[in-house]
Amino acid sequence: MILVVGGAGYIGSHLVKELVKTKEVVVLDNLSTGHRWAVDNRAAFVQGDLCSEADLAEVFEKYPIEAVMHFAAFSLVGESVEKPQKYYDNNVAATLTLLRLMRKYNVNHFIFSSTAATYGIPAVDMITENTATNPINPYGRSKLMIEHILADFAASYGLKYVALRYFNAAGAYETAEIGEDHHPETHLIPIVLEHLLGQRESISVFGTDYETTDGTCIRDYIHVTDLAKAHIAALQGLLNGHLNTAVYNLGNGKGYSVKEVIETCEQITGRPANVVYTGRRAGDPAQLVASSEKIFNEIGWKAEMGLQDIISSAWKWHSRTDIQNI
Ligand SMILES: NC(=O)c1ccc[n+]([C@@H]2O[C@H](COP(=O)([O-])OP(=O)(O)OC[C@H]3O[C@@H](n4cnc5c(N)ncnc54)[C@H](O)[C@@H]3O)[C@@H](O)[C@H]2O)c1
Ligand SMILES: O=c1ccn([C@@H]2O[C@H](COP(=O)(O)OP(=O)(O)O[C@H]3O[C@H](CO)[C@H](O)[C@H](O)[C@H]3O)[C@@H](O)[C@H]2O)c(=O)[nH]1
Repeated sequence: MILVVGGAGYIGSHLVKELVKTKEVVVLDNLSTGHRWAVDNRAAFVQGDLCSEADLAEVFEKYPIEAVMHFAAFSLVGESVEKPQKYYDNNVAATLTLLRLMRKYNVNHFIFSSTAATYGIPAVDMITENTATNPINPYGRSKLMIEHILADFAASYGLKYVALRYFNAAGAYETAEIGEDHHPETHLIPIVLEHLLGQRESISVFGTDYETTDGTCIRDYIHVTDLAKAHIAALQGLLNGHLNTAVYNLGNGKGYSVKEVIETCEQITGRPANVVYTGRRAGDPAQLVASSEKIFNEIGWKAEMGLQDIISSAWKWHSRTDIQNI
């Protein structure tokens, strides 16, 4: 049985939908940002908190857990600057509690949701796992701290783990049963689509003076189902002994500017956007594009979906008329 912590959240719920096809799954989530409806009903669900040893012990006592996939975190960069305590408590201290309980119950396989934010403002156009990590905010630092802790636990306790550094997760499940539903929403693609649905008056483009082709920031967008498949490949690698410890980037290897994303949304939906150009958002690197060659070479995963697929699937999800009531 696989324990998915944070499995009611955006990325975790998409992973669960794939994972239940081949594994028994239990989700632990406190529903602070996730949704009970997003958890596939083939998975067991425990409403509980990662910070609580008692909640974790209940799960480890009740279910024969062979691996843990850990998605639970706070992940708003701006908020992490204002409230670092909240971020270090939930992203670092609570993860240490989870790792302690895993040791107590002899669970030795771990998959961790890390982030491109561990790189900070990279000096290269194409980021590999060897690019220096230099996070520029508490959120990125909280994730890198856990990566260091995992390496120490692997060396001293034999923990087997994979840390997956996602670039910009986007898109929705192919049937539109689940999709991105953050409150507040801060991510570009859902914001643009909500605007095109008439739910926002305009879209702000944060900065037009970056040293990029059109002056707006470039990001590497990765479909959430591709992310889910990478987790499953990593899990198989850990469980069959092919992998011991690994850190992988997860991206498409292709960058799109904010303007290009908005144009693609306009093309796919056939609707014009009302765009307002504003100043830079603090802490945004000009360009973040991943090389994901390492994971392809080692376990054969690569992204299958591009920006069109991402936006089309997200549009199908956001255009559901009943979405406000679920
Ligand atoms: N969305 C992205 O673009 C992106 C990019 C890189 C990394 N990540 C990382 O991926 C992971 C998932 O991101 P997401 O966008 O799905 O976020 P999300 O907020 O939708 O999901 C997080 C889930 O964890 C749960 N949770 C949080 N704290 C908890 C606690 N103490 N106990 C129990 N449950 C708790 C929330 O209720 C939620 O269901 C996070 O670790 C995030 O840092 C996300
Ligand atoms: O209304 C908006 C929202 C975003 N942007 C721009 O669009 C780009 C993408 O922004 P997102 O907020 O969608 O994503 P980020 O690149 O800031 O961050 C995401 O990816 C990071 C890693 O790359 C971290 O993991 C982080 O948690 C995750 O939210 C950025 O240049 C941002 O300035 C706008 O112009 N207007």
